[in-house]
Amino acid sequence: MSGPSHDHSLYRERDLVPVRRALVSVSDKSGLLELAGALAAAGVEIVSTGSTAATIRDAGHDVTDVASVTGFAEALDGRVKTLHPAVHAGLLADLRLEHHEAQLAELGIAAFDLVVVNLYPFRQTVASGAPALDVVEQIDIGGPAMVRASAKNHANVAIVVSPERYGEIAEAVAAGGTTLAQRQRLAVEAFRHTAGYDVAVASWLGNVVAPDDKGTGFPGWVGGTWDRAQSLRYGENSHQAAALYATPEGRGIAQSVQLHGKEMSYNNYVDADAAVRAAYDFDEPAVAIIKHANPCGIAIAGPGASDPIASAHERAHACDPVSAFGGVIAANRTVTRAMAETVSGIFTEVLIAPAFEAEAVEVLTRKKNIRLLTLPEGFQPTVLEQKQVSGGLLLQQADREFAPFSSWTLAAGEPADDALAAELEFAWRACRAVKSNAILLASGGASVGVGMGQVNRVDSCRLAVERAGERASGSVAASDAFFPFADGPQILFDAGVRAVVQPGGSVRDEEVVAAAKAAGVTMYLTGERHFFH
Ligand SMILES: NC(=O)c1ncn([C@@H]2O[C@H](COP(=O)(O)O)[C@@H](O)[C@H]2O)c1NC=O
Repeated sequence: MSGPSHDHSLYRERDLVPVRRALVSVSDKSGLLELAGALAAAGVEIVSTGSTAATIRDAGHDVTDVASVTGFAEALDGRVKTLHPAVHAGLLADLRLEHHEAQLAELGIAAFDLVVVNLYPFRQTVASGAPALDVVEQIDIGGPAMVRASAKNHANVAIVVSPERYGEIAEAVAAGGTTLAQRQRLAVEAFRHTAGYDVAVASWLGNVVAPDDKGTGFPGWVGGTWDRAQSLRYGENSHQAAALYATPEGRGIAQSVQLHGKEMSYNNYVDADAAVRAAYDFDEPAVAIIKHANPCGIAIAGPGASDPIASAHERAHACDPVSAFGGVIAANRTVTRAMAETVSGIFTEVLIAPAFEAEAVEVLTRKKNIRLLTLPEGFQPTVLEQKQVSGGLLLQQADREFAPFSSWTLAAGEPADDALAAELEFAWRACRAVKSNAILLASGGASVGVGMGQVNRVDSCRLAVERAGERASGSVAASDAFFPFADGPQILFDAGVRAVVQPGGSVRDEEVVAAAKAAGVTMYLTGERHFFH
């Protein structure tokens, strides 16, 4: 052991710690006066810094300036205020130990029983686009030092880092003091708070000030913090324990609000994420229906539809009504009453949308089993994807690039007119919501047959055509990656597919294109692949 150690028999028990002296230094002043009032009413001495002290004093409460404790005026534009032994010995003295108590008395330093600190708004300053000089000034040094010292010394000190805890602390003070269990809980919160703060500072320094990504866009170090948002009944299967964690800045599925229905399951979250990813890939009103992370229907509203989102849902459902049973549905527009009425007739696990009309909620909440979720305001899809591998983490930019029709190359057949170009663009976009190998047949802005997740492209073609049935004839097809042979596309041509879009780039492109020409089918090459695993 390299740190100092003590004979364990020297420690005296301390559970209830009466609060006689508090150190208060907060950047976020919300709730401060209520807390200060409660402390003053209980006869607690409040020691405080600059503007925190001024705020408390202006409200008519007694307050001791920290400078009178340190004998040292705040210096260097506030860079040094509380960084002083007269403060830190008062935070770190372990009063369970007689010799600490004696030493503190010898030094003439009084101990603190309660510390209330929140830190300079570093993240908000970065987000505001402030210049680096200002951001650096918002790196709090004295605050985290006090938070960490008090949290280490939780046997004696209660550390509060969030105004949300003020009520509980005021009650404890009035009731005679803080308990050990309470101080331990607060210490956990405190170290998590400073850890998150340091991650934000280290990320900004390594990403913005001195990027060490060597031109890759990926920094030499990645940090992150997540809070448990929900413990789940189980994971992918009932013998797997699971929980949902949310990142503080996130505005996605993990921050969605459940309006109705049973608790979300692990698989519900996975499918809801896939559904939202697919629906939000479209600017037009769109609906995606997901089963096992794959779409069994994606559609945009039909032309001139009076209720666009209801139309998109009906068309998405029509793709594969058998598979849509027990599906997870995402809409990228407010769910209307008409859409709700259709959905309520179909067994559906989850419906997630940016909002619901009140009448839609009324209709859907009659169904006990459906889960209704609203996305947070300003929903943000994932931009950087993370995938765990044993011993590590893969990071990649999410697949957001999309080559428009105007950039494609005609490889076979007649050039597409505007209507056919729109059909192909829809199919190409919808196809990237399908797990590879993906073949998607579409007609009029709605999928009609999906071949997903096969280990060869021929089977995906077969599956898509089989699912489309008669609808394959006259449809358009998209393939997420090139055709390695002409056998797959031939299945599409034989089924009556009239146009195909695919990346191209196979060594046998010529063979594939020749087959399209022979079949009189239009084929476009995008030069862009959309694998999705
Ligand atoms: N330097 C120091 O000694 C120091 N001590 C406390 N602070 C921070 O100063 C803020 C409060 O200052 P004021 O009371 O002046 O508004 C708090 O966010 C606290 O975390 C400090 N500031 C930054 O490092």
